[in-house]
Amino acid sequence: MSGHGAPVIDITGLQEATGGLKLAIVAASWHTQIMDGLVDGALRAAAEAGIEDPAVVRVPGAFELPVAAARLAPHFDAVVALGVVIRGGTPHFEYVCQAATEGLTNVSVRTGKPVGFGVLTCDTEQQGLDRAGLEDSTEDKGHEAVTAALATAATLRGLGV
Ligand SMILES: Nc1c(NC[C@H](O)[C@H](O)[C@H](O)CO)[nH]c(=O)[nH]c1=O
Ligand SMILES: CC(=O)[C@@H](O)COP(=O)(O)O
Repeated sequence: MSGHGAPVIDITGLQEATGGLKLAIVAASWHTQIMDGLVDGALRAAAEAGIEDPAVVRVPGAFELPVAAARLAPHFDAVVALGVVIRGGTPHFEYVCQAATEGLTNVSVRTGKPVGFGVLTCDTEQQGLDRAGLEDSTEDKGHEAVTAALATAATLRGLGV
């Protein structure tokens, strides 16, 4: 227990705390190689947490992540959104990233369900490859997003709220 009496989930003991949680992964489809790494990392984190069969829902792009997350959140304990947005030659990048970020935040706050943010917002493809949990990657943002969402869901469940 933490100092203030609330149960705090130590993510090193995640599997025990997250047993029985229902997880949905929503994944966009732009930038296939990077997306494959994000999805693999997410599924690896789910398995490590004892989540046997997470739902995986594919959507076209990052802009479509919030609507899918909104429809799934009521039926799951946690949702994770995965996407890769890479800057092009127009301001479109800014609008897609803002829409996805604000939309997913809105889903989480409105439904009370954790939404793991696994959306990469990159200036270059290499930045995405570096964060995709691939063999030469330095970070695994898909794994990170699932771990954060499940830890939050487990904490909320432990609080009985
Ligand atoms: N440029 C990227 C997009 N653009 C597409 C939008 O997400 C959306 O699907 C379209 O505007 C139709 O509604 N999406 C990504 O996920 N990544 C990009 O780099
Ligand atoms: C983030 C995007 O939508 C981007 O890939 C689109 O590229 P552009 O700004 O050159 O149309």
